[in-house]
Amino acid sequence: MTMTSDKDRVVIFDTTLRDGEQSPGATMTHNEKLEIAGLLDDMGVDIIEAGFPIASEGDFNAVSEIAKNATNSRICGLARAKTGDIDRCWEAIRHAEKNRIHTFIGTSPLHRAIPNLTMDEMADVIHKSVTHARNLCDNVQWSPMDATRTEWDYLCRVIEIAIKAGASTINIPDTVGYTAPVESAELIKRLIETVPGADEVIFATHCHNDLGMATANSLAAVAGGARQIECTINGLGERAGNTALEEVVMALKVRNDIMPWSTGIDTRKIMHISRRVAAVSGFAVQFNKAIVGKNAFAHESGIHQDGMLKNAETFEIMRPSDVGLSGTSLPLGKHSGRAALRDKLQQFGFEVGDNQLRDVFVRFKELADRKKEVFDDDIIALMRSGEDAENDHLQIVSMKVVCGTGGPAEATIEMEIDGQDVSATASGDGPVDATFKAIREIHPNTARLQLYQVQAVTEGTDAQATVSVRLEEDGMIATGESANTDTVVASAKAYVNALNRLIIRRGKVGEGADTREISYKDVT
Ligand SMILES: CC(=O)SCCNC(=O)CCNC(=O)[C@H](O)C(C)(C)COP(=O)(O)OP(=O)(O)OC[C@H]1O[C@@H](n2cnc3c(N)ncnc32)[C@H](O)[C@@H]1OP(=O)(O)O
Ligand SMILES: CC(C)C(=O)C(=O)O
Ligand SMILES: [Mg+2]
Repeated sequence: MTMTSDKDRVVIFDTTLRDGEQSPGATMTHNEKLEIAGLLDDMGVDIIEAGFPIASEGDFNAVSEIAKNATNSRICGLARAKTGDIDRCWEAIRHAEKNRIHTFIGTSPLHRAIPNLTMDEMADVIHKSVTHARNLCDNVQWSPMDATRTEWDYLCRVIEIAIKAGASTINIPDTVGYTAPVESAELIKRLIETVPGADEVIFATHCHNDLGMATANSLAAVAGGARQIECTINGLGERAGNTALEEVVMALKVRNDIMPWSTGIDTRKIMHISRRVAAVSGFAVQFNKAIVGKNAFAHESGIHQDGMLKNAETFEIMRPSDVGLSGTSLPLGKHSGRAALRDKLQQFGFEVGDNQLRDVFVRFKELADRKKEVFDDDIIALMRSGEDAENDHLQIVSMKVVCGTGGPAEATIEMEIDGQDVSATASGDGPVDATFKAIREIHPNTARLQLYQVQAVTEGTDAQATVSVRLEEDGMIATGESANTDTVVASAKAYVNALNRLIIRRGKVGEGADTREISYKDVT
């Protein structure tokens, strides 16, 4: 068992409901905020920044209710360096068992210019606002907004004032995502070494992702001595977002050998909350997002899939179950190999020998070349459409169909009938009608089309269509089915499959065989 002391523990401060919600378009409803707060509380987040109570009646109500319902987490509200903001914030969070007022002001030259305050005047505002907050709440966090672009001497001076006024957490925001990891670590280290009273408080890091360095900067800050990371689920937040909670938490877990600090997060809850935040904020997670992206535990290429099937550690540094996923995904695509295909077929109950695997693999690659992603249903359709093809009396060799607004559709079909090539051209009312007519010219028959049904097996415009055709002739019924990314090709093959079944049926009737319905799928 490893013992963790306070200095090894990193406090996770989640601001999905405050900074995350500041993303344009990410506004959440009252109930959605309560739901997300409940999930954050349940997953072990130490502090939830639930909102900015002065901002609106809705924000105030949400923060108040979250404060009343919290069971484990400390509930924090944001306030400007204004008495009215701080009072309103306290009003909202006071009912929480554990609460915090977070007050801030922009300290860099650019931000001092906005309220047009001199350094001394701002120092006074900081002293008064933190003192006021501390008089209301015994847990106060102070942030010098745009700290990473604030003059060093002034930064030290205002932090000292905030500590003396009673702030117990000093947050160092990289408000515009400007800093780099070496600076981030150095800044925190030097502040702790320099500012009087710094060893009595916790230093926090609050990074934005404008240059894609938020996670690296946060972890560097921890290496420099910070013990609170401010972050959001999925990295939601202003502009390019905030540090992603799931990234820092998993980085500390996976690389604990070089970053020996722990968090209280139950990482198995990560996937669920990520999906809920994506759903309620309307901000979909990018496929290749670390930890929670759709592809974070997916492997398509053959060499990777083969490796994964032999030993998951070959291409995965964490287990999917660590973040709440049921398993790795090995989607099949044009880069996949035989090992993954065989594994997938076995999952569906198809036991194939080496020869059959070779044959299926060729057809699979043809399909994968035409499709972005080959889904499970595509594989099943592929297996079914390949069954018994070799013994068929009628086989399509090639086909060309012309259709559009300029006139009737025209189909030219070339078929092999018992080893002989025959072709025909026919026009019709649409591409499928023309195709079926051309096939009937090549193989005249009186079969009546009882059913023609098209179904998209998978999603997208490149989806495979499964076409089912049912023919009736002299009381005999035969069905055919085929899947293809080209609906007209699938239609032609399904029609020909049904005709082949009728031919078999005719032969069997001639031999006095049974007259039950025979379908393509029955003939194996
Ligand atoms: C980096 C960050 O994430 S900071 C947090 C940003 N989040 C938000 O702004 C979301 C919530 N904000 C709001 O709903 C509104 O901006 C409110 C209610 C806070 C204020 O609304 P308004 O009174 O209409 O002011 P407005 O938004 O136009 O401008 C901000 C005002 O706050 C002042 N201000 C900004 N930060 C601070 C601060 N930390 N302390 C004191 N005053 C501040 C500005 O100087 C400006 O003052 P002015 O009106 O006297 O010029
Ligand atoms: C309010 C502060 C902490 C902030 O969000 C920032 O500076 O980015
Ligand atoms: Mg921020």
